[in-house]
Amino acid sequence: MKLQVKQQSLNLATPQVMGILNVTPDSFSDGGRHATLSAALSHAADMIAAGATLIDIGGESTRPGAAEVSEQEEIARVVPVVEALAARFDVFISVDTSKAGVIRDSAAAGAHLINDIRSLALPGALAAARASGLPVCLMHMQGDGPQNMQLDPHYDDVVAEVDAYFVRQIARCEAAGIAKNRLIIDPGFGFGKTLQHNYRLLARLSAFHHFGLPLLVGMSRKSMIGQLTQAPADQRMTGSIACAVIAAMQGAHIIRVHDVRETVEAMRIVEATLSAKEEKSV
Ligand SMILES: Nc1nc2[nH]c(SCC(=O)O)nc2c(=O)[nH]1
Repeated sequence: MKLQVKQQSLNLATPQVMGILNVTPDSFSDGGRHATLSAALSHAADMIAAGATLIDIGGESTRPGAAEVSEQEEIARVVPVVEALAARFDVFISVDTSKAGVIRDSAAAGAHLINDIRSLALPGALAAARASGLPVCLMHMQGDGPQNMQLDPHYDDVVAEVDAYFVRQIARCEAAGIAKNRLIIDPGFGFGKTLQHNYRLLARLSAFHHFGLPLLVGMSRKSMIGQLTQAPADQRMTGSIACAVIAAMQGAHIIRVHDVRETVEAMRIVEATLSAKEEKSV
């Protein structure tokens, strides 16, 4: 399975590590835009050197209850970083956004992937994604955003309901002229799920392979780890690596993480194990 966009190609036969690059003001020192841009580039360079083959740039915090960001502000945060990364690195540039204008301007600036936690639900996003020609990651979320998704998540069968969501969203994209082979799917760990829902999805992740689409997962440093280890967000690397290994052993193609070097090393172990599993008996 491959992802081919502009001059970039991603071989998904082995699990790829996507480095998280938050460009929200609270992510870096309050030294303003220049400090943020140079800090962002430095962090991206470190993640690429550590083996990340995708960088996911996010200009809007999606923590539960996070404040809204205007489209213009999000563009001002994200687009300069897309341009700078595209000019400097051979890396898949993903933009974590839901807004049509950010999709449009990021694509024009050199982005390779639209990563939308709202699955192109906002006004104009579907048309902007189609016009961009870029691959799109569709992510499941119960509720219509961080402000209410964790109020009282409830499912009769979380795997079946997430699967049905993908069926609907894939059909919606195809009807809008976005071919199925441009789509990536993601169960949205932590987005309108209880601890039990998150681990049910992780335990049965391979159920989503029937779509024949790349599977992206993001569990890094999330509360599904903290609730088990009682560790604060910046001390959840071990749990994050465990989640990445469990997902990759079930065939997840793209792992979205903060701790790139450690996750890349863990993926080497997964690759060796999965290929040994396929080889004729030795
Ligand atoms: N595709 C995708 N995009 C994401 N953006 C965030 S932001 C919240 C955080 O990193 O804690 N999570 C995800 C995820 O799980 N999947």
